[in-house]
Amino acid sequence: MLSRVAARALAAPSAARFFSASAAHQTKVAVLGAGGGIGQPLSLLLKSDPLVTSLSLYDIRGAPGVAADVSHVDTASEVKGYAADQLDQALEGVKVVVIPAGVPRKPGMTRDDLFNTNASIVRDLAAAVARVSPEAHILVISNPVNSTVPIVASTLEKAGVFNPRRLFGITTLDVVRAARFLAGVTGATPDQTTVTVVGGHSGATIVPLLSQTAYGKGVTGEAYKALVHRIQFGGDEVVKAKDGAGSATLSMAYAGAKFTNSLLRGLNGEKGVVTPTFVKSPLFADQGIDFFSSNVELGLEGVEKIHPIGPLSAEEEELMAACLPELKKNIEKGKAFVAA
Ligand SMILES: NC(=O)C1=CN([C@@H]2O[C@H](COP(=O)(O)OP(=O)(O)OC[C@H]3O[C@@H](n4cnc5c(N)ncnc54)[C@H](O)[C@@H]3O)[C@@H](O)[C@H]2O)C=CC1
Ligand SMILES: O=C([O-])CC(=O)C(=O)O
Repeated sequence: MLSRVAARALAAPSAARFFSASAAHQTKVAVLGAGGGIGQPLSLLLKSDPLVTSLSLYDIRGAPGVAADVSHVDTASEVKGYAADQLDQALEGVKVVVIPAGVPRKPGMTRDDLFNTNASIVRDLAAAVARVSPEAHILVISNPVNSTVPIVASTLEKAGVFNPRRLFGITTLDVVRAARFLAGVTGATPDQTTVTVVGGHSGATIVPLLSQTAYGKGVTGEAYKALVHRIQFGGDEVVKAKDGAGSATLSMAYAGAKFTNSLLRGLNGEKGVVTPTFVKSPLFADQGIDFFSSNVELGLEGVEKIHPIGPLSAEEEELMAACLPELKKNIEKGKAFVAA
């Protein structure tokens, strides 16, 4: 005879079974910067993710309000908001910390222009994670990602708790844009036009490997150049259209939630979860570039395997040649900030 619990589980619709299975993993996720343009929709999307069992929302302003609002959504997870002086409480027991805290660009600015403000914000948040939840996986959205990820790494290193398998720069928006824009020029659907995007997350450091995809191979000449430019400068397109009101927030929240879900699936033991992300990487370390985004398999401990970039076309070799020196400078700037 079936126990009452087993009978109820079998009778439940599949989504309900999924919820109860995932609840066993107790995955607490924190968003630092939850009151902002990205933080708010990201918190909503994470509330909708059945792999998130508890959501901890922190900001220097507005997080308790966002938490009260999002907490009414009828999914199983618990939500709690924390005020400016409650960072340590917000980080207690968290498995994953997503960081979209910091200022966004205005027209005419580069991501690097955000360094002076965002470097110290990210460093201080990383120091708190090192102190309160040193085992947590840290997902960095705050720009300039090419520098903020090395800042987090160096801060954790200083505290003696850096584990390179648990630190990720979120470059998913570049992957999302590449699939969407390639679909747009080929008439295919975005699920058919997945593109591996490697390098970093700013202008020339964003390198889409279109030659490795069936649809991308067919885009040549001026259309190829225009497509690459649009993928590399998609962020500027949004900054310009928002005209002083900030940069991408909604598409970034989508990309952030998508990457978080991929990581949680890997942490829960799902095999074959592979996506580009900016991590401590051996791929170009011999050239002094020790962070790089390439396809990464996500597993029980975070980074499971860093994939090589694979064969490049002549145009992609040129893109890589432009990417690497700039990326190196950005990484060194981040490290120097923490060392100073
Ligand atoms: N990785 C990527 O692909 C992308 C990154 N970004 C970056 O994300 C960052 C956030 O962008 P938005 O949400 O549009 O900005 P926003 O200004 O709307 O929100 C930022 C939030 O961070 C909070 N904040 C500031 N200092 C903090 C601290 N010490 N602790 C906790 N919270 C703090 C602010 O109070 C604010 O609520 C920017 O640096 C932006 O450039 C934006 C789009 C894409
Ligand atoms: O462009 C920006 O400043 C925000 C960003 O990183 C993006 O949209 O890719």
